[in-house]
Amino acid sequence: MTRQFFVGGNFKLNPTSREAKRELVNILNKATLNPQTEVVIAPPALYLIPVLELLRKDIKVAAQNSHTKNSGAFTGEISPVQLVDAGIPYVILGHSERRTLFGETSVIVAQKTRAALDAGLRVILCVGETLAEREAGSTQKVVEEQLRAVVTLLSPGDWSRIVIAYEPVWAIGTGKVATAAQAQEVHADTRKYLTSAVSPEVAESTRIIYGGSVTAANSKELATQPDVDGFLVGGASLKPEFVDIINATAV
Ligand SMILES: O=C[C@H](O)COP(=O)(O)O
Repeated sequence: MTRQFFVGGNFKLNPTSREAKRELVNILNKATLNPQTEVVIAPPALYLIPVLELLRKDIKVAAQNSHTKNSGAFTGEISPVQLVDAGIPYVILGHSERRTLFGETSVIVAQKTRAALDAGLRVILCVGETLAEREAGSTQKVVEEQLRAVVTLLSPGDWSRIVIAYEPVWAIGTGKVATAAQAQEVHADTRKYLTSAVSPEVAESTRIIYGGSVTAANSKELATQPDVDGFLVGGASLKPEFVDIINATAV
């Protein structure tokens, strides 16, 4: 089975003006992109709808977070059904910044994932270890614990709407990218985990993408790894080089 290459751009809390947002969209609108690659960008919530309206239709839009509930007294939250109603097909959940800065546990991430799928969204589910956890030899244990919470709330059929993003925390925004071998090892082990925890079919078909200091310069080598099915790009998604990352698999 061939898994479609997937490149996500996570703008995080950037940019800070409507004009700058329009420029980022224009770069993508003008670019020649590999049509074999699925491309999704995740602007801040306030820009989701304008980006959806301005952006070429072969690029999809993702929210960076959504709540466990669809409506009610939850000040400041965005609900999965609201995203679907606005025409947003994807949401990023479990990003390490949400886990560490906003106290989201694996259980909360799993509940958000369940709610997002129930509303009809697709989920980019982020997992990854800290430097201390890697140095302690616990990388796979940590990644599996983060995934296990989700596995228990999903049925096999749900996995066609999940993309797993392996993002080692030590590589996010640090310029310290995982080597191609390091990424491949975790991706392969994660696929092995999915084989036993869910099914061989789900393990084979689920895309596992890498995130953490991906640039145009390092993306080509990472993309050659058999279990690296794409990227979730932070900083470089705000620069013209994002186009080269999208085209990393082009020959
Ligand atoms: O979601 C994206 C990741 O946090 C990677 O961010 P970065 O490319 O700036 O390291």
